[in-house]
Amino acid sequence: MTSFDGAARLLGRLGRGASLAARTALPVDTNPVPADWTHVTKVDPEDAKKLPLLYPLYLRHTSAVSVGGSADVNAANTEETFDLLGPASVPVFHEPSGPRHVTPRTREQADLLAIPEVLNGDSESLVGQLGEGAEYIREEMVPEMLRERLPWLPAFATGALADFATSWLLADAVFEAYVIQNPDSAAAREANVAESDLLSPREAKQRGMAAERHLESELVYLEYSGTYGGDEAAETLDAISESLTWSRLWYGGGIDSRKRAEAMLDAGADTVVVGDAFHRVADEEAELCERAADALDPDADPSAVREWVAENVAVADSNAAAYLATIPGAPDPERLARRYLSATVRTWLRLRAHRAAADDRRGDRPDLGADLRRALGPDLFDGLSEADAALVRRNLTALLRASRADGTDEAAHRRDGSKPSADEAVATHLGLTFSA
Ligand SMILES: CC(C)=CCC/C(C)=C/CC/C(C)=C/CC/C(C)=C/COP(=O)(O)OP(=O)(O)O
Ligand SMILES: O=P(O)(O)OC[C@@H](O)CO
Repeated sequence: MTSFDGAARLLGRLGRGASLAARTALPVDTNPVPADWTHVTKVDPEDAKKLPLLYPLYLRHTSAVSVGGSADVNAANTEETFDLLGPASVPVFHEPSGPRHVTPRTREQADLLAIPEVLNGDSESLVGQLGEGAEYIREEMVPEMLRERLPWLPAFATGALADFATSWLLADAVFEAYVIQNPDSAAAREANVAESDLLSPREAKQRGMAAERHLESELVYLEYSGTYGGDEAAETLDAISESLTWSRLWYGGGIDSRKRAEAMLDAGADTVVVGDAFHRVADEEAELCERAADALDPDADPSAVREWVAENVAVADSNAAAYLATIPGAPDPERLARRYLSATVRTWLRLRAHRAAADDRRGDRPDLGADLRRALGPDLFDGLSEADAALVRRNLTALLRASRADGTDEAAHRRDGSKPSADEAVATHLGLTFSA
């Protein structure tokens, strides 16, 4: 050992000491996951899970969006989901359930990379996938990026840079230590969690402590995916929260009301994660808009649409109101839901008519800009606040531009070499299409 090695080791120890002091004793918060995120919406890129047409309105009340899911997720539908969320103005992080869901594009677009490590699954789900991911990043993803961006770099420098970039990517990621308590979920199947692996509150607390103090996981995640954990989950959250000092504690599973969200937050969760209740908004509006198309004129004014919604939709029992009620800070979810559902019906009727007219004129060099301005005219979002109207207009304009960008650079980024239209991506992920 040279004296340089010794000095470097001493520096390393001092750095670790300072970091531990900051975590445990000093009045500073070094966890990169914000403490004030109380509500996270999980958007699943799986094609069967749809987004509401005016999703930026719903998402503007959540603290952050997580992109990820366990079934039928791949790099292409993950990249498409990030493209759609780009203009939605909310922090978006990526939670891959497989190493190859991480690509240069998702790294560019995600505010955070959050890597699951399952504390009560098999070793494949704790370290196997992580090893596969590290190999893929070091030997494929980073060298490919370097070849593209710095083609003149000599081979020896490529190796050293790939080593550094891989370690940096992992050091910069946050780790989510999962305790999966619903053996019937896709997450449990993915991580080989069986009935016999479910943990008592005390065992969950002990593994949470190992996650914080040994694995240095920024997050401990109590996961009941698809089902509500109730009193058992509350007892477990109470036990885990009492032992964590630095890691955040998240709860996910079956949250579909204010009462359930508050119960888990009161039990000790820092954040509740909501997945299915958000996607159910899209399923509901598809059916609602079909009914509206039979009953209303495409140019129906805002008051006519509001009246139709009031007479035909039980807003208090709607999926839109249920999702909004899960967000602790969202004021009057029922009133918001009524406003958003009316705006959705009106927007869809207008865009549908706009698309039909544009299709009729194909070959007449249609002026997309003028069409959009007409379709998204100043009166379209009467009933929404100015900020909401501006957000939705910006988002829809971006979507429609992308949907018309067939064959251009905007559509050419698809990874499999094919060039399906951006139209297809929009149609796949939204519950409603614009075609008549
Ligand atoms: C290092 C790199 C680039 C990647 C690592 C990739 C890793 C480690 C992936 C972990 C894969 C794994 C063990 C997934 C377990 C499943 C899990 C915890 C999924 C999260 O739950 P959701 O997917 O949201 O649940 P549902 O789909 O059931 O709602
Ligand atoms: O879909 P739900 O049941 O809301 O669960 C959310 C999340 O915990 C899934 O990973």
